[in-house]
Amino acid sequence: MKRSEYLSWEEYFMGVASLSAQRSKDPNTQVGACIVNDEKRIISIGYNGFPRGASDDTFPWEKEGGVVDTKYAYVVHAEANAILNARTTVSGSTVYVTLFPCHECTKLIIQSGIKEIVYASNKYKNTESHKAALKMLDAAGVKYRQMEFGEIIYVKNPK
Ligand SMILES: Nc1nc(=O)n([C@H]2C[C@H](O)[C@@H](COP(=O)(O)O)O2)cc1CO
Ligand SMILES: [Zn+2]
Repeated sequence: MKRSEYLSWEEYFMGVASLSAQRSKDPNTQVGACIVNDEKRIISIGYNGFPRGASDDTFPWEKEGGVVDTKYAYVVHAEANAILNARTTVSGSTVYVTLFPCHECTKLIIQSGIKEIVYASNKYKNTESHKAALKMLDAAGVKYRQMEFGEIIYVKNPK
């Protein structure tokens, strides 16, 4: 008889997003995204980080300060990285993301033809960015739904 504890497709895709998030060097918020096509194939993954050439050791991970002194000026969001990392069209696909997309990523999601967002956390749901994101998603007819997902913590070298 087959194993009964195997991961569902959804748990698997969000699990891949969650593991990718753990590559992030952001000390405060780690985000992962996994883009899946209608054949249930993973076509891209990404996490939040600085662009190529911007060293994680010299560029700032600060949240506060002048524009050029905070991470916000530099960081590429997980969803943007996943869209840019794709080597085939993401049109018609679903993005699994550990945190609801911000309004900037929402624009990229809509314009790249992604049709559905499945998210785990929505910790910024009371922000203006979130309101703007919802407004655009509803206007574009992009679906979104939350998925119950207990965080998977990958432990390196468990004792
Ligand atoms: N959906 C998202 N994808 C992301 O990749 N991010 C990134 C940008 C920053 O590196 C970090 C948010 O930092 P903080 O303001 O929570 O310290 O997460 C943020 C969001 C939020 O909407
Ligand atoms: Zn974003």
